[in-house]
Amino acid sequence: MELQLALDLVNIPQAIELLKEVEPYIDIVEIGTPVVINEGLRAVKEVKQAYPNLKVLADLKIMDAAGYEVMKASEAGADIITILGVAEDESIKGAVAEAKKQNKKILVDMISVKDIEGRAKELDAMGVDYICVHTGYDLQAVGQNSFEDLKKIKRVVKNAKTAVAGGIKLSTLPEVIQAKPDLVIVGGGITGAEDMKATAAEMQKLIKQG
Ligand SMILES: O=C([C@H](O)CO)[C@H](O)[C@H](O)COP(=O)(O)O
Repeated sequence: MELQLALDLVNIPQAIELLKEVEPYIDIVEIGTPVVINEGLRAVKEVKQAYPNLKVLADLKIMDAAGYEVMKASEAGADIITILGVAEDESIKGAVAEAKKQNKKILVDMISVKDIEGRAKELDAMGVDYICVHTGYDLQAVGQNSFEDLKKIKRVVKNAKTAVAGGIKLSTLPEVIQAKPDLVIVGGGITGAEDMKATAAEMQKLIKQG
């Protein structure tokens, strides 16, 4: 099980500074969609240059022109690139093909997918690397989470790694770990903590214990 830190509400210098504190405790750093919107793929490039040994995920949430966008994120130094599960199969296949060419990985974000199990089976058969259940900020605000959806994909996904994201905190991490995802994604649960370093360290400890 791995820990991914999502950076959503920072600029590039803030991201690089913040990582000085928590880099030892995480496996992957996510350059979040808001950061990509504000700073472009330059954010991926500069974070990768600053932390060459850390895996970098570019949260592009691709919906179309998938092969091209995967190529550009790969050129910027991303190791993992996200596409939406609601995208057309052609887009998913295009993303997977380009990622294989570039020796990168594709994570599918299941945000807004209605038939979680059915779509997860289809995506698994298309050769994606990760399938991630995700409650975005707007549904977190009305009290939702993805813990039940995680159990659903764990039942049907045979090849891809499973991941979970959306409002996970230190207090809810044990429940997430029980479902045994391959990847746990945490943003505000670390960046909003009073002591980021101690929180990331504790999360890493719990995750390593499994
Ligand atoms: O993907 C995300 C969201 O849609 C904003 O871009 C977040 O990175 C993801 O939800 C993880 O962040 P937290 O919910 O703060 O843990």
